[in-house]
Amino acid sequence: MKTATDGDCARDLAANIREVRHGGREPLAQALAAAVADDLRAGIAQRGVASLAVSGGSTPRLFFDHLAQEDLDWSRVVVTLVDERWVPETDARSNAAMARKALLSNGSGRARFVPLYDDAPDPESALDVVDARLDDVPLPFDAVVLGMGLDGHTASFFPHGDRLAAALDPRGEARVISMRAEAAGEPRITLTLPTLLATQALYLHIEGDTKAQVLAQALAADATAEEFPIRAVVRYAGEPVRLYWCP
Ligand SMILES: O=C1O[C@H](COP(=O)(O)O)[C@@H](O)[C@H](O)[C@H]1O
Repeated sequence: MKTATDGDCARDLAANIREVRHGGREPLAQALAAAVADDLRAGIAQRGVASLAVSGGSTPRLFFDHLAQEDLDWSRVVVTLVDERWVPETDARSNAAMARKALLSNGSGRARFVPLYDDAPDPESALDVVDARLDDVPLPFDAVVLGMGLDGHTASFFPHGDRLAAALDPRGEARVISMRAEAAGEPRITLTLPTLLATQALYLHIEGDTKAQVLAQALAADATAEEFPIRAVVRYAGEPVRLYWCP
């Protein structure tokens, strides 16, 4: 597996991050929402439509609350997820259910949502169906907002995941891939690294000292993307990753 330590040991990965720091979760979420809303407005101005890929988990909820209140032409916005847990939307762990509830409400409910879950027994058998849905998402994205778990996973790029090498292949052609890993809980489906990097603006939204320490570990010279998949994102991002962080 090609990792960020192969052939680029001398490169300071931290230099490929631009940090925006706020004192708490609320101002951080507000600032991120304002920045992403500006990206979407710029996308609409340039090509008539805009696209956004968001993360699941718990961190984005406050950001979604703020973004949903942004005044923009939501009917011209397509929203999808960076990854999904292979559970139906009736399940409390569904990233789609969380995004629909917190982000796609009121005016923002006019956005078109493209889910990554399909009513199939496993993600492996639904890859073609989900990939075809991405034909309706204007690419490159105007904004991609990643999160990160305490194990250094981002999207569903889990440490030692069964399809991790393929998902992180910067030259890979697949847009979407399945993922199974011990830490993942349920099987996953995820946009691949090149798909996520095809964006005008790439954000990493994390909170707390512990996640900041994990990120620092991930970027250390002796770390690998197999142990800390977030490393590959920073390594291959064409422009500095916009890190939105608060203590
Ligand atoms: O399982 C997931 O976890 C990560 C991190 O979530 P958080 O709860 O620590 O914010 C998330 O970015 C990813 O989209 C999700 O599927």
